[in-house]
Amino acid sequence: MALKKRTMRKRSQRMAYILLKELKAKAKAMTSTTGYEFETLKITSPKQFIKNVELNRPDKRNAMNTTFWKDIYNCFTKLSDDPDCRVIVLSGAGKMFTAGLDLYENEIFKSLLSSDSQDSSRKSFKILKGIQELQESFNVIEKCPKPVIAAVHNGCIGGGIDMIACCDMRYCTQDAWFQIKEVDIGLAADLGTLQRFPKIIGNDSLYRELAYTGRKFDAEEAKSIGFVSRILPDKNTLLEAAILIAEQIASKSPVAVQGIKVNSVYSRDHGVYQGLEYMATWNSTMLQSEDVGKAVSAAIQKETPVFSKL
Ligand SMILES: CC/C=C\C=C\CC(=O)SCCNC(=O)CCNC(=O)[C@H](O)C(C)(C)COP(=O)(O)OP(=O)(O)OC[C@H]1O[C@@H](n2cnc3c(N)ncnc32)[C@H](O)[C@@H]1OP(=O)(O)O
Repeated sequence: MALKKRTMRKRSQRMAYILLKELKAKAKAMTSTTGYEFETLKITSPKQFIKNVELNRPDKRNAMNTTFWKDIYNCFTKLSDDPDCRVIVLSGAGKMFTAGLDLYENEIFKSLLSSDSQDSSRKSFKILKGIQELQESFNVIEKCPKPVIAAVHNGCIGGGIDMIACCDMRYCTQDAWFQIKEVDIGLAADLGTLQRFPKIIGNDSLYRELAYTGRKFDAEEAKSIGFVSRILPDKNTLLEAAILIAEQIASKSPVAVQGIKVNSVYSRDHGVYQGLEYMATWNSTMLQSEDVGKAVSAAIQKETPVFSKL
C-alpha cells in the first residue's frame, strides 16, 4: 500500500515537473527574440506579443549606416510574419533617437563618388536602385501589418523623420526635437518625408516651411501640428506609455488590428469609394473570423476574450 502511494506521489511529482517545464518553454517562446540578432538594432520583448526595436548605435547617435539599412529591412520583414509579434515599439538607445543618415559611412555616397562608369545614365541607374532600396527599408515599416509606435527622445533628424513618418503612432519626450534636415546637406528628402509628413500633419504650408528651411521644431510644436500624439516627461515614462498602449492593442483580435492597419494605409492613398470597396472586400473574408464570434460573446458575457495567434 505504502509502495503504491509512493509510486503515485512520484508520478504526480514527475507530471508537475513536466508541466512546469512545458509552461516555462511556452513563456520563453512568447517573449523570445531568437533570430532577431542585428548589428545596429537591439530587439527585446518587454511583454507577450510586443517587440521593442531599439536603434542601437548610441555612440554614433544612432546614425543610419549601410548595415542599418539592411538590418531594419530584415527586422521588419521578419516581424511582419512573426505570430508572436502583434505590436512594435520603435525607440533609440543612448542620448538621442537618431542623427539620421550616417554622413561618414554609406554605400550610396561611396557609389556616387566611385567611378565605375563615366556614363551618366549608367551611374544614374545604379543610384536609382540604391535610393529605391533605401526607400524600401522604411516602406517595410508601413507595409508591416502590425502597428508600430515610435517612441522618440531628444533629437530626431533627417532620415529619422522619414522613418517615423512610416509608423502608426508617434509619442515623444518633453525634450524631443525634430528636423527635416536634408536641405542643409543639399538634398531633397527622398525616403518618404515629402510624401508622408504633409499627410500626417494636414498643413501643407507649414510642412513646406519646415522642409525648405530645415528649422528645428520641438515636442510642443510637434504635438500642436499632430505629428506626435503624446508628450511624456522622460524616456522611461515614454517607453512605459508606449508599451502600455501596445499591450492594449495586443489584447485585441489580431485579425481586426491588422485589418485596421492595412485599410488605413490603403485609404490614405485612395479615394473614399475605392477605400470603401477595398474595405468591403477585406471584411467579406475577415468577418468570417472566429475572432468576431469570440469578441461578441465575450462582450455579452462581460468577459475578456483571448485570441489565438495569427
Ligand atoms: C540617399 C539619402 C538617404 C537618406 C538621407 C537622409 C538625410 C539625413 O538624414 S540629413 C541629416 C544628417 N544628419 C546630420 O546632419 C546630423 C549631424 N550631427 C549633428 O549635428 C550632431 O552630431 C548631433 C546629432 C546634433 C549630436 O550632437 P552631440 O550630441 O553633441 O554629439 P556629437 O559629439 O556631435 O556626435 C557624437 C558622435 O556621433 C557621430 N555622429 C553624429 N551624427 C552623425 C551622423 N549623422 N553621421 C555619422 N556620425 C554621426 C559623431 O561623429 C560623433 O562620433 P565620434 O566618433 O565620437 O566622433
